[in-house]
Amino acid sequence: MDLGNILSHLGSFLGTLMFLCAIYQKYFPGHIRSYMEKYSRLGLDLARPYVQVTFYEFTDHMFAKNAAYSTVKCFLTGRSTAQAKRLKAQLKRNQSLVLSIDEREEIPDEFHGVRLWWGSGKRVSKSKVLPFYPPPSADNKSYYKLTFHQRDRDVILGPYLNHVREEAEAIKARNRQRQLYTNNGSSWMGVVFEHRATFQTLAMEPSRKQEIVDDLITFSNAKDFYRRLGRAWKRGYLLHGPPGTGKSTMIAAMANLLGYDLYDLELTAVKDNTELLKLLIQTSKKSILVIEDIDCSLDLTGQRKESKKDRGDGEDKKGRPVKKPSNVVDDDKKAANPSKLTLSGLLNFIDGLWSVCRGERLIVFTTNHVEKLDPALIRRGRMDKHIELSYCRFEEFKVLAKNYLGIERHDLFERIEGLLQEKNMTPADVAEHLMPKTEAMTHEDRLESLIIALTT
Ligand SMILES: Nc1ncnc2c1ncn2[C@@H]1O[C@H](COP(=O)(O)OP(=O)(O)OP(=O)(O)O)[C@@H](O)[C@H]1O
Ligand SMILES: [Mg+2]
Repeated sequence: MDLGNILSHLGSFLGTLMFLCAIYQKYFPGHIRSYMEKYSRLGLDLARPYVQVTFYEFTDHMFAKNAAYSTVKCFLTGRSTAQAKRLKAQLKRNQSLVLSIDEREEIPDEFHGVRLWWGSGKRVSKSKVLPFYPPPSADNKSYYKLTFHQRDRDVILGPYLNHVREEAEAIKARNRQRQLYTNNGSSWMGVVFEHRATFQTLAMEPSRKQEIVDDLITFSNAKDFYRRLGRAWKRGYLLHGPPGTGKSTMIAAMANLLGYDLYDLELTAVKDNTELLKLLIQTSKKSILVIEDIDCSLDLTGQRKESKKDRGDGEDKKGRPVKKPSNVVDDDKKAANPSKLTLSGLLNFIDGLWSVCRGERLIVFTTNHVEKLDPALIRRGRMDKHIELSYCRFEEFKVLAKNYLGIERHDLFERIEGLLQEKNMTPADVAEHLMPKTEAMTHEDRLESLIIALTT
């Protein structure tokens, strides 16, 4: 068929179509027309029963980033590496490699028995864009597409999308660099938290350690349980034991296990109860609030004690330089201007007012002198779990030997086991002997050094 023939056929087809449209408009009354349109749409739906939801990278308003797109991206990251056959790789600023599904690749998902599919693509603009100013235009954007059967509409648009959002939030929290905050007046200052301690490297009797890990994981998964009981989603830990037995190390391991931020609250720098509350409100949803050496921070009568810092030592227990807090006053002025931070303020802070905060929170107190603390402060419900960290025995030693020497057995172990029963030595001291002092030092040398210390 030549071009002339094609054009003449097309012309007569269009002519017939226009004629039929005119008849339809003229002879079918409005209500019949709307019925016909409704049923023809139903017919189309039966032939094509799938619904699609598109999550574009940019919104139509001012080319702003679409938060829903990044949520889906985060949600799909883990799934795509496990399921997609075509992936694309990007190097993030922190040099980690991120894999995501490539364009036009599809990955299936299932939710409460409902099947659905995720795909990705890019709509490329045909309009000319200035080469030196290529803004993301409404026609030029990446997207994720969610496809599902229309009978599953309620499940997907409600509970499933909620599940996507929650899972994405959890993934973001896991991948995010954790922060360590300290308080400065009524605000927090944060730095990236890089402590590498984990429960694997923490020297502690294995069954006790496992019990603590289980307790923490159960807590972090117990959102519905706490909600059902109407209780604030918080748990208090009291870590007590002599200096150098791993209290601070355990807190770091807790943060690394759960992926929470750490807030190291220095009570001596808090002016009054109101300031304490302000600090609490600013903490993030998944956080561990730590009050170290609680016995040195607060007098049980309700007044803060004169701590080392107040005496102007210039450094704290860990040897860190301490700036004298602005609210610290000299002895003679103190009587006239007593501190307004009280024990009841702290107790309110821990339980009553805590419930104003959403999200899961741990509060951890540490002390070297548990017997000095007011029972009200550490009663169950406030400090739910009391953990004693003590001197290094053989079980703890084996973990340290693995950490520091990379060995699980040695001829000298038996001797060390006996000596550790007889002499109290903190894990910090044991670890010090296991550290290499010169490059030539062998495993034997380091174990011998520990034996000498235990026998003298
Ligand atoms: N149980 C432990 N497991 C592993 N390492 C430990 C343990 N206890 C102490 N250490 C080592 O000793 C060092 C000091 O421990 P850490 O700061 O945790 O003690 P602490 O109980 O918090 O002491 P303090 O009461 O003085 O604050 C740590 O850097 C760690 O290397
Ligand atoms: Mg400590």
